[in-house]
Amino acid sequence: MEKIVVVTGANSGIGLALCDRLLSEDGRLRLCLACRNMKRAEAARTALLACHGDARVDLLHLDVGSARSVLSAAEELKARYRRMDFLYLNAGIMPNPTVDIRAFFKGLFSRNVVNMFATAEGLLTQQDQLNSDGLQEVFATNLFGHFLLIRELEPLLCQPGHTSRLVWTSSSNARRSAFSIQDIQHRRGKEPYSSSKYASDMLSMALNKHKNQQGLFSSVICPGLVMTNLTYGILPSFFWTLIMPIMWLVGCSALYLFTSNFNLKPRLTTSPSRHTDPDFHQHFHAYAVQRSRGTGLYPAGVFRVHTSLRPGLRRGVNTNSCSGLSQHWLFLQKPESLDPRAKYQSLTSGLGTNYTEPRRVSNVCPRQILL
Ligand SMILES: NC(=O)C1=CN([C@@H]2O[C@H](COP(=O)(O)OP(=O)(O)OC[C@H]3O[C@@H](n4cnc5c(N)ncnc54)[C@H](OP(=O)(O)O)[C@@H]3O)[C@@H](O)[C@H]2O)C=CC1
Ligand SMILES: CC(C)=CCC[C@@H](C)[C@H]1CC[C@H]2C3=C(CC[C@]12C)[C@@]1(C)CCC(=O)C[C@@H]1CC3
Repeated sequence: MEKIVVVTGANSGIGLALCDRLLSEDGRLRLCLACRNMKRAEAARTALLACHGDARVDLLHLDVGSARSVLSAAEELKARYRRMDFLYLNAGIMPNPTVDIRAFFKGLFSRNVVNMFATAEGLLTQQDQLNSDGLQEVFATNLFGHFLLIRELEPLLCQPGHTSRLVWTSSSNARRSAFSIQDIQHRRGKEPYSSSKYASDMLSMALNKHKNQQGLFSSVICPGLVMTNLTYGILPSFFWTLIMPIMWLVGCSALYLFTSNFNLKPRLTTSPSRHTDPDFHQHFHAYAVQRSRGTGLYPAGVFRVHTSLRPGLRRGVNTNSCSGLSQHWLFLQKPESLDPRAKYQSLTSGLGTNYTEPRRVSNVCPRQILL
């Protein structure tokens, strides 16, 4: 039976890489790219079809940050499909990020340095704003829109005798201390991204508690640090190139021997693309660097330097880290074998091999959320 898979935020970065990986895995897949910008979605579809000629790739307009758009996208999905096997809740934003340079240098010489690089704790703040629904944009996009979509799609996701899967793209930046039940949308704080990702971890657990018996299973993944439009929004690409040696040094530090949560997978594009369409360049060069060979997905002139850093051991050059996406790993697992309270992390071994490992979600979840 063909699997029906929907990916939100599929037109670039991790979402697009996931689509490519899934199509390589299963030729009979029916894939739906749910994106807010149809021009970019169309370009992503064209790029995917250039690699997977006979694939079935549908497009759907979905702005997860708008309740109205979510409701109409859900109606459209119910009209198109009779069930849904996988729903990847991947779209996400980190608006106006600021790196605290002082905290960075302070952290660099502290015992917390590895944790700082792995989780960005204390380093990163964002400036949020209200969206047209009157909600905080970060929570609306990273959490509420996806939750509304799940609720609206229950007729497709909770079918008798059939299991369906939800996979949230969370983050190592998710932190309980950034979340407050008194300020659910993080209106008053400066870390809405961290807070929204923690809330999605909690929501996934709550969904497991309430929906597993109806055949709906939810998992959370953490992709590590991946060079995409989101990370290029934090620092420009030349800056990333500059700080790579620091990251490498941190990785090599002895501290790593005593910690197990440090995982950086920097993927860099070092030379400017000669591609003439700026939109194409913006949305494809981050993805193109993840492809191992010059396939149709490469914009002409894009240079790939793709390094996997496994600190403490050696610098492994891995040309296709996409194969290590934990979203893809989850696609291959039986839902009954998964831990409903785990966060599945993409990791890279000292020899450069990608693998996925479950970790307990940070701290015990607040009872209020799970009830
Ligand atoms: N890169 C990293 O190191 C990490 C990323 N993540 C998470 O991975 C996910 C993917 O991000 P990444 O690939 O890095 O970054 P990208 O910016 O490349 O991808 C984000 C995707 O989400 C889409 N999107 C944003 N807002 C909306 C919206 N309102 N409605 C529909 N789609 C939307 C974007 O579309 P558009 O092109 O229109 O903006 C884009 O396709 C995010 O949830 C992010 O938080 C987690 C940990 C680390
Ligand atoms: C010289 C200088 C100012 C260096 C700053 C390094 C930081 C920009 C990075 C160190 C750890 C990174 C990190 C992320 C962003 C960039 C860093 C803060 C993420 C928050 C990106 C999105 C995620 O979901 C998790 C990442 C954790 C690590």
